[in-house]
Amino acid sequence: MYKPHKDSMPMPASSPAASLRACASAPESEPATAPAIAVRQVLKTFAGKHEVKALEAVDLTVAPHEFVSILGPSGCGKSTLLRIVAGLTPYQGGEVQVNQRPVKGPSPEIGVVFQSSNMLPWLTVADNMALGAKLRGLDMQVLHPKLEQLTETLGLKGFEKHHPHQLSGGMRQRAAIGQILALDPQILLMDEPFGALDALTRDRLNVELLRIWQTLRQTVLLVTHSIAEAVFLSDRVIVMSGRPGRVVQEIQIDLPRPRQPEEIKSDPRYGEYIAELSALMGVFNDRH
Ligand SMILES: Nc1ncnc2c1ncn2[C@@H]1O[C@H](COP(=O)(O)OP(=O)(O)OP(=O)(O)O)[C@@H](O)[C@H]1O
Repeated sequence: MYKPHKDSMPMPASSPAASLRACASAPESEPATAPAIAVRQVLKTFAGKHEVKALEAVDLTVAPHEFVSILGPSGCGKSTLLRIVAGLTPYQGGEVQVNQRPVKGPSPEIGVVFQSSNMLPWLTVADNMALGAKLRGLDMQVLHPKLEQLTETLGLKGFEKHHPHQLSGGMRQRAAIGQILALDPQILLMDEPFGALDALTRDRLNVELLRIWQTLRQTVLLVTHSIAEAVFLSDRVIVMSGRPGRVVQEIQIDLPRPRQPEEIKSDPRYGEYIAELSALMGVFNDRH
């Protein structure tokens, strides 16, 4: 059975919802362990001449080691929500906790990857990847082997001495992810990390991201526009309404792990999840 979020819109008539496992909203779906991320009734309005109500009573929890994606129409507040969880944007109402502590600003527990990499053009790939960790005063004896391992894992071996402009877009994003992983964050927040890349590169990087996550198992909250990406990567997909953004649906993705693209794409449930989410996104895009 499929349970909509408490504020959800009605399901489209064609929905194959019955085939999907339920994922109820809080408090029913409260994970047994304390959540790594808890967003409760968060409100966000951007003040100014043209005030924008971006988020309205957003509720969301992410369990430790869970991979959760957020889908929603353009402008519904996905990035704003991610920045609030990262402690980069203040909010007016509600509460945000990470590891059961209120978020009061950026924290070393949280790594954030944005759509365009933050690499400094005058530094090499190796120096860029080490930069954040060095600024944080991490011991080079520990950092060095970790960076070597990350360079290998991210397929950047042989490019350590290159500068960002000498890399492809996909390699730059991988290096940017390496920059964040070098800091060992427990929680990874990603805002369309592969959004600027072509579809093939994006698919390949998704497989790599999953491989890395299957080893490191951070808690991940990913903002994406790609339904296929969300289904392939996630344990759970959250759908937001148009602005002001609210969580309107949560779908548990019951596909086996580890996931390989060929196996997953031939699983009938994969197609059902895609159809379900496409129908939902159609509803909210139409009403946006
Ligand atoms: N700094 C800001 N000042 C004023 N308004 C803002 C600011 N940042 C975002 N907004 C507005 O808040 C709303 C939500 O923006 P946000 O970028 O979070 O949406 P989004 O869902 O991530 O969009 P997209 O999918 O297009 O990236 C938008 O209407 C946007 O114009």
